[in-house]
Amino acid sequence: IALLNAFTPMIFAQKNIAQDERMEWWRDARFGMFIHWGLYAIPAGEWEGKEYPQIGEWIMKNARIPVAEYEKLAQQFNPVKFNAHDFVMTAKNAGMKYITITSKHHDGFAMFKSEASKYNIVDATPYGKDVIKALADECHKQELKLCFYYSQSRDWHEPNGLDNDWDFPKERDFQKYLDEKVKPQLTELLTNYGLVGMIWFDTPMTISEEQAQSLKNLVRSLQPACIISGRLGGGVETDYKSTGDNVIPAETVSGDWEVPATLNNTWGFKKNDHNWKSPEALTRLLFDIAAKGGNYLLNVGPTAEGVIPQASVDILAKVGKWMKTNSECIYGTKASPYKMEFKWGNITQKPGKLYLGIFNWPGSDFYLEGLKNKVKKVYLLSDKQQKVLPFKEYYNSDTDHHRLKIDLPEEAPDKVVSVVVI
Ligand SMILES: C[C@@H]1O[C@@H](Oc2ccc([N+](=O)[O-])cc2)[C@@H](O)[C@H](O)[C@@H]1O
Repeated sequence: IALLNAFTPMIFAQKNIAQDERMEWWRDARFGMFIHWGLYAIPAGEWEGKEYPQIGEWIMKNARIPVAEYEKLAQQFNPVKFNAHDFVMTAKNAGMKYITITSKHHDGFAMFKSEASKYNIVDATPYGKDVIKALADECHKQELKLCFYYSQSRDWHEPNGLDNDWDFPKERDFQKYLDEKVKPQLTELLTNYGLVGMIWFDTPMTISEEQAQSLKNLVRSLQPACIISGRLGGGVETDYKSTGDNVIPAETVSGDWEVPATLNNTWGFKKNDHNWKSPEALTRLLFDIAAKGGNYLLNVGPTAEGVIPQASVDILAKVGKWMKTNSECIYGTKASPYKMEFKWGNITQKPGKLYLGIFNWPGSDFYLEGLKNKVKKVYLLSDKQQKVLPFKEYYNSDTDHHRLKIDLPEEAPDKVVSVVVI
């Protein structure tokens, strides 16, 4: 026992060291691109002339399309306009540092070359090329981390996969599906495309702890530095937590977590969904999520031709314009020391610096309560000359209360998020 206790801290410490190393790029990144792309981009929300209001990538289930019918989409899938450079530049220009693409979603179709299942983009489509390979090469060239979304439980194409109850009887040999499709495909993804930043498992459903642990062990054994995201299931601990879709926590959440979010109301492309969020709202969400300690994984849904909808590109470019000036208050920052947001905005921090992200510019005297640290300088992040903003510190010894007063310029330096650095 004494011996064990002697070692436990080191083992735990060992795990931690490895964990911090594994998470370093991800914690610094704060902002990533999610890509939901697959056969579902062809029906684009409609089937046999009927429009389905739900998220586009679920059309096979929502329209209860038999496998025999849905498979035919592969014979039509020919994204000739696909250009990995455009995808990566759209992410990079937005200030995103990692890309997470659907290597296989719930419909079971693999967007990469797979020996484990002929139901893949190389063997089953007229296009015949491995888009994941093209993206991997471009990401490595552009130093963006490439990550793979993989639906480990739901697979509507496989009789032993879960959740297709319109083609297949209830009885499933789920372990057989894991052994014959999931594990071989994860091995292909973690062997054939160079360094993989992260595996984004999704919708665990009824996977057991043992089965989930076996998938975690497989990823760890093939690429120890590869991060495993929140929805593995089986109660098995992963490297960070995923909030529900588009769910923004009300206040700071400790630990590593990420918000997966849509630009409109679907992940997979839908031709009639033009309900786009504004770049202003998205920029404020990016800052607010960072101020609460989280990452933001913002989605695009390319068309069947292989193009990211222009509206998405334009919105992300505007977020990128703000990031070009202000990314210092996002990358590598920690959550606000105040644990709650303010009516005017929120705060991110780095050692010795606070970044006040002001959404509602007060345009005159601005007060920050409770900051005990002695203030050395206050300036606007957008001001490259870092001209000092007048400030005054007050201390009430009776209440041991600190108050900082900053004389802000009348005009907001930025109409989206103006950042004041203390
Ligand atoms: C990113 C999305 O993830 C899942 O949908 C979910 C899964 C879990 C929750 N959840 O835990 O709240 C919400 C939506 C998928 O079903 C969906 O198609 C998309 O890929």
